[in-house]
Amino acid sequence: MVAVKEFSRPERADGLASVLAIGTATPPNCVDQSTYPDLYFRITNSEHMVALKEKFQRICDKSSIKKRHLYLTEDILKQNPSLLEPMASSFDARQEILVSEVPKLGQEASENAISEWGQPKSSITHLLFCTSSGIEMPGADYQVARLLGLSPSVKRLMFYQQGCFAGGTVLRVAKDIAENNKGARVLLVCSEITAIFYRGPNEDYLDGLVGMALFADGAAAVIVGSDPIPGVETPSFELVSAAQTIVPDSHGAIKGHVREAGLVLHLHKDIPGLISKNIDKCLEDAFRPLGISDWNSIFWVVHPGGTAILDQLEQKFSLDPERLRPTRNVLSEYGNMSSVCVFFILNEIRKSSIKNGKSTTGDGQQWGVLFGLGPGITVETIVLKSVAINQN
Ligand SMILES: CC(=O)CC(=O)SCCNC(=O)CCNC(=O)[C@H](O)C(C)(C)COP(=O)(O)OP(=O)(O)OC[C@H]1O[C@@H](n2cnc3c(N)ncnc32)[C@H](O)[C@@H]1OP(=O)(O)O
Repeated sequence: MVAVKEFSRPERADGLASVLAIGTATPPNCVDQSTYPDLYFRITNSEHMVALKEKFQRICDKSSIKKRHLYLTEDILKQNPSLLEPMASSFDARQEILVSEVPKLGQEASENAISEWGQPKSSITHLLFCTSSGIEMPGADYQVARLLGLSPSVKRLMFYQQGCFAGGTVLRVAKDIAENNKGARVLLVCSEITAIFYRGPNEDYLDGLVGMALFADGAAAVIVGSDPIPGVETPSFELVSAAQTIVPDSHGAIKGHVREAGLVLHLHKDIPGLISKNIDKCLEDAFRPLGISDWNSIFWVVHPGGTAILDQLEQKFSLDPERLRPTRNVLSEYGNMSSVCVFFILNEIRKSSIKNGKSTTGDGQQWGVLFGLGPGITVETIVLKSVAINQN
């Protein structure tokens, strides 16, 4: 009989996990935020709700969002009238869309990441898939593995219903896997489509109206691995440390209930205040080991839940406007894509660093922070180290 001790533990990697490639995707349908109130109230047959439409216009105007990509076009909505009602039983119609579209959008982002990485799909050892947009069995992880043609032995993990902080969660778990399994190459995929909570306006559900003004669709995929192969793999950020915490006294501030009417999100008015009041501890705990306390000396990647959250953080830490520029650009160009946003921001930072002749992938800074923010209120804090850019 073979003794259990014959099965040795996986060998650990030598170095920290790094981001080896990033891919993104959005659905083709794009809405202009300045005229979206007209479109939204017309499609949902709600033009008689004049005061509510004016309020929605104010929220859209103040959102700092220019445009958003949404899978749901006017035609698709006409074919799914239950999605237009404020609280109609509509879960089946939503699922019908999401079960196929969420993996497909994730596939597109993954193909882009794999193409940048330049390695065969057979080198992917682990797959993490994250979405709050619909549920299925087997999950979206299984679907995307099939669509991509990954090995049947790829080790999968599915993250459902985590909300907006989960970009940080999957990165944290990918780091653990990559550092504890020598040679592991983790494909992490976040894919979000707002068809899970799209609905007509309702005077008794004003935080729902805020959600309709801010949220958007998109997908991101990232390859994470330790000990990059020299001359073959090109790391852009090292994942130095990762932590998760629940903000004190924030119970119920962000929550979502899965009902026959789809996902019913609740956003407390004081979310920006609760986050800004408590996030300094996350930052201090993360950077104390590095002896860093000048928050303008690091690059920032913040889940852009809403512009008020960014305004309060900027004020609290006396940040130079440049620090949140990539985060604000992503909010402006794409809206709040939930778990996906932080990867669009990472992508933007490394690309603009190269374009602007900076010395590192972190906008010329060596160290950076990535904040995932979402239900709980939960904060994921990842410390990043940028990579030198050879401008020759
Ligand atoms: C789901 C997840 O897992 C993670 C997430 O990302 S959760 C989403 C987190 N984001 C938020 O909660 C949004 C944060 N808020 C904001 O960014 C801004 O407040 C905003 C863009 C919504 C509005 O901008 P502002 O500069 O604050 O404008 P302000 O004039 O105060 O508000 C505009 C209107 O929105 C209303 N409003 C703002 N937040 C609201 C809320 N949570 N619920 C209901 N109404 C709200 C205000 O009452 C105001 O209404 P009136 O014009 O009728 O007075």
